[in-house]
Amino acid sequence: MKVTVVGAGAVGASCAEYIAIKNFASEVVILDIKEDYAEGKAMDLMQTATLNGFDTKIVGSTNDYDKTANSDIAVITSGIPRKPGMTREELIGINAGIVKDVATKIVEQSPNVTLIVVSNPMDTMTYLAHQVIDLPKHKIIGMGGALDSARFKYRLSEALDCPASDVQGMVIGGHSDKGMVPLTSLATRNSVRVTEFLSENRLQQVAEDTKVGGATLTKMLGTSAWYAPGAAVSSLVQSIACDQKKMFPCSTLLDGEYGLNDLCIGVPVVLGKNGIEKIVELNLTEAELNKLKESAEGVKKTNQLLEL
Ligand SMILES: NC(=O)C1=CN([C@@H]2O[C@H](COP(=O)(O)OP(=O)(O)OC[C@H]3O[C@@H](n4cnc5c(N)ncnc54)[C@H](O)[C@@H]3O)[C@@H](O)[C@H]2O)C=CC1
Ligand SMILES: O=C([O-])CC(=O)C(=O)O
Repeated sequence: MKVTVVGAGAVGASCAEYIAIKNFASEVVILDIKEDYAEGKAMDLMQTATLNGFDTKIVGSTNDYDKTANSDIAVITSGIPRKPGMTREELIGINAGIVKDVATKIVEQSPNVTLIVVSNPMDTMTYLAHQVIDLPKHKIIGMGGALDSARFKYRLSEALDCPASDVQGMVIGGHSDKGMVPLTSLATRNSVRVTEFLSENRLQQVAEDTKVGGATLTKMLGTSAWYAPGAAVSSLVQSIACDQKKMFPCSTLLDGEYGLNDLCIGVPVVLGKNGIEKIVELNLTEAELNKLKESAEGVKKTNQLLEL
């Protein structure tokens, strides 16, 4: 199993590290445009192999796509991150050109690849990938909801004063400060709905904190987060690589599901060896469905900024 990660920055390196530590891939190629940068990250990570006990071979590449040939899975993290005070949508001007170029080059070398798009604004970059490369729709996946759901569970565990592993929950909708839809009515602590334990106000606070999860960290760190994003990507990669058929909310091209068309937005999907093996349609409350539709309008507005 060969995995390529484009972008050796904060998220790309974190993602490569988690993939290696989980020890399911034979090879991870990290590629960056900065001279020697990916090679340096690869060497540094390889020097953790005996410490962390993995056998994955990590290779660096300065913009040489030949090294990525015949990848089974590729992850696009190349592009700029936001600074405090910015929205993800403001990154479109620079990142659209990068994602278009990188996606095209990956597919030239790996025509059967499954592509995971991470660069922001992620839902729009995933839609862009569908427009510029010739891959079946189930092989282009946007990562956002897996991360947002992990943050939701973290916030719920704080409110419940329990370990996050006790909590189940999901965030659907666009990966944006306003567009996320944390499904508070469905969240549980060991199968008991969290609405049994938390007041409406406290749950509202959890939802709001979840939606601005990325912005909160960007303000604290001066750039956006990387540990949870890298871990979230590695979980998607593992589900595909190991045919685990796990369910994650991911950005996928919708064709009538949830009454939505011609956009990529986060909804639950099953990830296995064929990429997106199923789009799961939940029975949402009217309020949740309305929030998802509002979120979709926001994503479509950003998509209109693309020069296709
Ligand atoms: N979807 C999600 O949930 C998340 C998305 N992100 C996004 O991921 C992206 C990367 O974030 P960071 O890793 O923090 O940024 P970073 O600045 O640390 O790394 C980005 C890397 O991309 C490289 N790069 C730029 N253009 C390239 C090209 N044409 N080919 C190859 N490499 C190129 C840069 O040299 C740099 O090393 C940002 O757009 C950020 O907003 C970050 C966190 C979560
Ligand atoms: O907040 C950002 O810009 C990066 C990101 O998407 C996240 O961490 O959720």
